[in-house]
Amino acid sequence: MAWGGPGVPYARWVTSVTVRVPAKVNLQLGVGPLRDDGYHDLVNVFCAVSLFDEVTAAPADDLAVTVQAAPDAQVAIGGVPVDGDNLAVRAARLVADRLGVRPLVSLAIRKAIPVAGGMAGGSADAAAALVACARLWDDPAAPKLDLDALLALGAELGSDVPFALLGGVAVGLGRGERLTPVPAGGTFHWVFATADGGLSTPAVYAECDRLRAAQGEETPWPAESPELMAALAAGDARALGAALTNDLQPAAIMLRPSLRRTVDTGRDLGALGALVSGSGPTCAFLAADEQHAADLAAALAAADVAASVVRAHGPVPGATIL
Ligand SMILES: C[C@](O)(CO)[C@H](O)COP(=O)(O)OP(=O)(O)OC[C@H]1O[C@@H](n2ccc(N)nc2=O)[C@H](O)[C@@H]1O
Ligand SMILES: Nc1ncnc2c1ncn2[C@@H]1O[C@H](COP(=O)(O)OP(=O)(O)OP(=O)(O)O)[C@@H](O)[C@H]1O
Repeated sequence: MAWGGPGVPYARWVTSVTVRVPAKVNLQLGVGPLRDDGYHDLVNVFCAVSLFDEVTAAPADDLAVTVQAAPDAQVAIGGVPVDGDNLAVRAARLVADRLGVRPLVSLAIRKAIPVAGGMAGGSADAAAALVACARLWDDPAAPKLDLDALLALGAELGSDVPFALLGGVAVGLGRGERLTPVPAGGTFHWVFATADGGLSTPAVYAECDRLRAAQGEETPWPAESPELMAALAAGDARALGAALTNDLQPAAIMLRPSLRRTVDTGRDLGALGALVSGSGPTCAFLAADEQHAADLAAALAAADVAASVVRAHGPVPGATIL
């Protein structure tokens, strides 16, 4: 089908586009000192895991968004904005702006990623909307928005958004947006314990700064963990479990003390690694294999330390058109 020419959106020929996008877990979250711009320099080793949101974009007379929980997903969607604050809506506006078209699109979001849970659900939806709207409005014969352009737009929306486009495993430097993909030598099996109510990412970073200031020590510059990289390359779950770190964990636990019991319970039940995911409050537990993950998930659910318990594996690809 021919492109419609300047000002005529490609959407004229496309009825809808659905993009599937994964959650992330941070294998290493090394947090450097507070920068002048309010962000922290990071060594952020991301892994995309098989908990997926879906965003369907369809041409419309206006810009609109709907949000629902995915079937079988126990996601509380109450905290997700259904106006211009939704990150997917902001992404659609950004794409339209760059392509010089009007953002006439309806976005239907189906969420399986916990909201404000430290698994980058909002960022994932933003990445999905970038891909979907570019597919609707860009010229397929001569796209203006290639992957590099989408990564740059993603970084304008949030530090975690570029990774949701890439998926797999990647090291994020700067705010976490400067990505280098890292090959992984196998698939890792995870159990995630969600919590009732989210944690605010800025509040967790601020608490991290406060705790560090109270200790009175200078914040060391974070460095990539060689043990973690070797474990990833080898696909060695046991070594990976021992190498997982999250500099935000003490702050997340300070703000939500019950997380300590959740992390400890998972470790006591035999997880190879146990930590708060990103800014929390979701906790992540690494299992040896799929069967171990099933056993661990059942034991964690029985221990009653989480709102819900879900299993996922990774790495998986980033935002993908279905
Ligand atoms: C905790 C992580 O999820 C780990 O991947 C990310 O660092 C957070 O990424 P995000 O949610 O995309 O965060 P952004 O929307 O970019 O920033 C929200 C707020 O988090 C804090 N923030 C974020 C990233 C960063 N490198 N340093 C920060 O201090 C800042 O207060 C910022 O205003
Ligand atoms: N599409 C969206 N899905 C979820 N939250 C959204 C969305 N758009 C905007 N938000 C807002 O962003 C806040 C953080 O949500 P999100 O699920 O991205 O948190 P998170 O997983 O902790 O993020 P991160 O791991 O990137 O710090 C929510 O409380 C909500 O107000």
